[in-house]
Parts: sequence; C-alpha cells; structure tokens
Amino acid sequence: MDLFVKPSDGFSVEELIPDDKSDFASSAKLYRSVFDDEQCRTLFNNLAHSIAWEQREITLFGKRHLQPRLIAWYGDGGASYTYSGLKLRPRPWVVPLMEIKTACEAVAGARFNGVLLNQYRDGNDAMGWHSDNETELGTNPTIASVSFGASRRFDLRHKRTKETIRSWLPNGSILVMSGQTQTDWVHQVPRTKKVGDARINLTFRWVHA
Ligand SMILES: O=C(O)CCC(=O)C(=O)O
Ligand SMILES: [Fe+2]
Repeated sequence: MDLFVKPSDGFSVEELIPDDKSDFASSAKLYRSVFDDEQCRTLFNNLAHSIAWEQREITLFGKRHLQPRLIAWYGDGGASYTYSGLKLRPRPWVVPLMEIKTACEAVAGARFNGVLLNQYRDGNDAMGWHSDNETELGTNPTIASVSFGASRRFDLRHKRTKETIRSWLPNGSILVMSGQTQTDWVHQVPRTKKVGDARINLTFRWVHA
C-alpha cells in the first residue's frame, strides 16, 4: 500500500478558523481526501480488528460512567498520557499506525510520538467539549486528527467570544490543529441520530516525557 502523500496527489486544504486578527495564531486546517477510498477501506477494517479497543470508566461530577466511545493509546515507550483522569500507558506501534503517522507527519510538518484512537460505534458515541491542553502536550501543540468511516460533525467554539464553527470530518481526511487552538478554543464531536455507521479517529500527538 502506498501511503506516501504529497500536495500533488489531489487533496485539498481548508482553514476552518477564520483569519480574524484577534485570533490569528489559532489554526485548524482540514485536508480532504489524503487517503483514497481503497486505503480508507483497508485501514478502517484493519484498525477495527487489530487495535486493542477498550471502553473506559471515567468519573464526572463524582459519578462513574463508561465513556461513550472506545479508545486505545499507542506510542513510543516513554509516551504515557493522562487525560480525563485516565493514565494511559502506550502499546507499541503496529504497522498501520506507523504508516498513518508517516502520512500525518508529511502533511502537518511535525513529529508525533503517540496516537489516541477513538472509535465512535454509531451516532450515540460522542466526545464532549474540551481542549487538548494537558501539560504533557506543552504549549501550542500540533495535533493531527485522521478520520475513517462515517463522517461526523466537528465543532470548534471560541472560549471567550463563543463564536462557533461547525464542520464535518470526512472519510480519509486529516485535521491539523496548531498554534493557540487548544488555548483559545474548545472542540466536540456531538451525538447525533443521523449517523448509524462507525467512525475511527486517530489523533497523533507529541507527548513530552
Ligand atoms: O474524533 C474527533 O474528531 C476528535 C477527537 C478528539 O478531539 C480527541 O481525541 O481529543
Ligand atoms: Fe480533542
């Protein structure tokens, strides 16, 4: 499978965060059709079956809940990641994840040492408003977020002005968030009755030891 991507391969890019002068340092660039249909099918099936998916329990307002999605964390040996009170030890890289990582590094122009995978089994699975601002990601992290399977809505909301930007993350796309996006904006993947199929999302990150 040839995953090497370059700008001439016919993918398009759109900046989701408007170039508003008060916020010029935030960026969320959506690269569409980075992976072609055959690559998407192969990778979706491979990841659905080979990843060690888990449904984790989290504590919200003192109550225990199962997270409304499946997750997994893979990465370099030292790249432990703590989020929502969960300490995730990395599982070692496997081939499809390394190939997708190489594509993301080429598109984003950044290096990654870990990936959080999310599987939304259908429209009932979701991720609430948050920013990826854990201290181990450092200031102004670059995060590359890959989508396979069903398109899901992805919303960004400015923390101060509450300006909200709604978009959809299609099969085979990579969203690269960088600059002050995690400081100034929150994002979510809302629950929806309109989507019955599964989506697999991979967010590549650099975790500081
Ligand atoms: O599924 C998505 O597109 C978003 C995932 C996300 O925000 C995260 O893993 O932090
Ligand atoms: Fe996130």
